[in-house]
Amino acid sequence: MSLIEVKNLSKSFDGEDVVKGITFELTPGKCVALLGPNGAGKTTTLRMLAGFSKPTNGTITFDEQSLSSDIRNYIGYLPQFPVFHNWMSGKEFLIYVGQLSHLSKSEADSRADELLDRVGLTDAKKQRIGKYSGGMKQRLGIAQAMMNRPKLIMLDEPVSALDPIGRREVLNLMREIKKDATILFSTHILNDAEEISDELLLLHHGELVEQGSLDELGNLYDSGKIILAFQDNIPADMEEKLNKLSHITDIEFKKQSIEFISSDVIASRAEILQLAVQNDWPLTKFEIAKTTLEDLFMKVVNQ
Ligand SMILES: Nc1ncnc2c1ncn2[C@@H]1O[C@H](COP(=O)(O)OP(=O)(O)OP(=O)(O)O)[C@@H](O)[C@H]1O
Repeated sequence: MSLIEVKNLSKSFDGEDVVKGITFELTPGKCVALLGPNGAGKTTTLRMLAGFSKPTNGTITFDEQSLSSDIRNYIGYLPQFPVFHNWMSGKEFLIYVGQLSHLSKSEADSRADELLDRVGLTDAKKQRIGKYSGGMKQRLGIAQAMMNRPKLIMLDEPVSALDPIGRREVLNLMREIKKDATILFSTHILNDAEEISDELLLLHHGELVEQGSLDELGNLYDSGKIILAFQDNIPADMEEKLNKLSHITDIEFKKQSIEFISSDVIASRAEILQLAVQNDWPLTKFEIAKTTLEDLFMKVVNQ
C-alpha cells in the first residue's frame, strides 16, 4: 500500500507550467530522493505535498485520504531556507513548534527532549540557535519536522548548503530516522541521492522523467562501459586491435587504462579476454562498469 499517491500534479505560475502533471507513489519506510537541476520544480512539488501551495491540477492522496489540514499533521516539512528564532535556545524553539502543532506544554517539553537526544543536540539544547553551526541548525530543523510524529518527512535540499562535516552529520541522521519514517528529500547533488536513497524521482523542466531504484534505473540506462587497466603502459597495438572489433565505440585512452562503450558487453568480453591471452597483454583489470547516478542523470537530462 502506498503512503502517498500523487496523480497528474501540476502547478503554474502566471500561466507558466513549472510542474507538469507528475504521477508517483511513495511506499512506507522508503527514503526517496527528488532529484533535479536548479529550477526543475522540486521545491514547488514539495510545497504542494506539504499543503503550503495549492496545485493547479491533480490529486494528492495520503493514506488513501485526500490532503486536508488534518492530514497535514502527519507530514513533517523542513524548507530549503528554514527560519529560526536565533534568540531562542534549541529546546525553546522545539517547544514553541510543538505548541503550534497543538501539543500541551508538558507534551511539547518531553517530545523536545526526546528529539534533541535523537538529533544529537542534547548538550546544546540550552544554547541560543544563533550560536549553532549550519549542521546543528539543520539537525534542529529535522527535529522540528518530527515534532508531531509524522509518517512522512519532507526535507528540501537538507544538505546542499552545508560544509562536509555538517553534510555528514545530517546524512547520518537521515539514515537513522529512515528506520521509522518515510523520507522524501530534494537534492541536486547526485552523491547525496546515491548514498542515502532507496528510490529516485528524477525531475527535469517540471516533468518526472524517470523513477525507480538506482539499480532499476541503472539497468535501464546501462551504458555498456568497459574499463581495461594495465600494469605498465598500454600496449602499442591496442588501438589497432580494438578498432577491428565490432560493437565497440567511444574508445578513450588514459594513462594506464582504456575505457570504451560496447553495444554487446558479453561478446566484447569474450573477444577482449581472448586477445589479452593471445597477445599477453599485462591486464590488471577488466571491468564492466555499473552505470553511476551521474551517467544516468546526464543521459536523462540530455535526452
Ligand atoms: N512563487 C513563484 N512565482 C513564480 N515562479 C515561481 C514561484 N516559485 C517557483 N517559481 C518558478 O518555478 C520554477 C521551479 O522552481 P522550484 O523552486 O520549484 O525549482 P527547484 O527544482 O526547487 O530549484 P532549486 O534547486 O533552485 O531550488 C522556477 O523557474 C521558479 O522560478
